[in-house]
Amino acid sequence: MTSFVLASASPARLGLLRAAGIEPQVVVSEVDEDAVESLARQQDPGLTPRRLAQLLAEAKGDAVASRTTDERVRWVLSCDSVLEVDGQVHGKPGTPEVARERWQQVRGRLAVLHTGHHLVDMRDGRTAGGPASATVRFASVTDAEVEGYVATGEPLHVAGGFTLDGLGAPFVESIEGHPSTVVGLCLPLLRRLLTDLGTDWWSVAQSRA
Ligand SMILES: Nc1nc2c(ncn2[C@@H]2O[C@H](COP(=O)(O)OP(=O)(O)OP(=O)(O)O)[C@@H](O)[C@H]2O)c(=O)[nH]1
Repeated sequence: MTSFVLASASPARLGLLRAAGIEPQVVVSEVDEDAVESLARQQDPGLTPRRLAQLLAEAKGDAVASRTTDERVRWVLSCDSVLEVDGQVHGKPGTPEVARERWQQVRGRLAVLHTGHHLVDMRDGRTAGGPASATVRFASVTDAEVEGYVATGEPLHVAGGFTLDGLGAPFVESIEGHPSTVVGLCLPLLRRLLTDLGTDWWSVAQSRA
């Protein structure tokens, strides 16, 4: 029986896979993302947000794959999402103050949500991966709307401080790209990664953990 590991704590990523017919086992990587980012910036001062998302996805996936001993596991998938605003990386705000600041910066503007992906075939160690990006047009929200959204607490724990499929939805005017990329796991890219590794989507989507 081939099984699928999602190396992510993200409930949104889990929901995307389940809705698409994959029931993964969740194994959180516990990778120190700040440490990975600072090392990457030392090695590459010009590190782009898109490249950072990919590096973080690879670090998480490799950490989980290296400690996966269950022979039944065939696939380990990891992801990482960041919002790029004026060339800067916006991860999870973490506090109401940062979430407020971020919204005052992005309202009425465009920004790009990058999600990195890393897929490991545990049978032979081959990997496939890459980033997917989506341009997000934010609504010109009022201060009161920002306060109301920050007060929900939702923006604090999601990349870029917004959700496309949650309480933040009314404040995103439109996106260019696949919605699943914004939510945190680009499903058409996952299909292509599986294909690159010689596997048909429905052989995986029918697998059950
Ligand atoms: N539901 C939802 N979640 C979003 C959206 N945009 C970003 N996120 C979430 O924001 C989080 C981005 O942080 P990450 O570091 O990539 O992932 P994480 O949640 O910390 O989990 P790990 O993969 O274990 O690091 C992920 O959980 C994304 O699913 C969105 O539009 N909708």
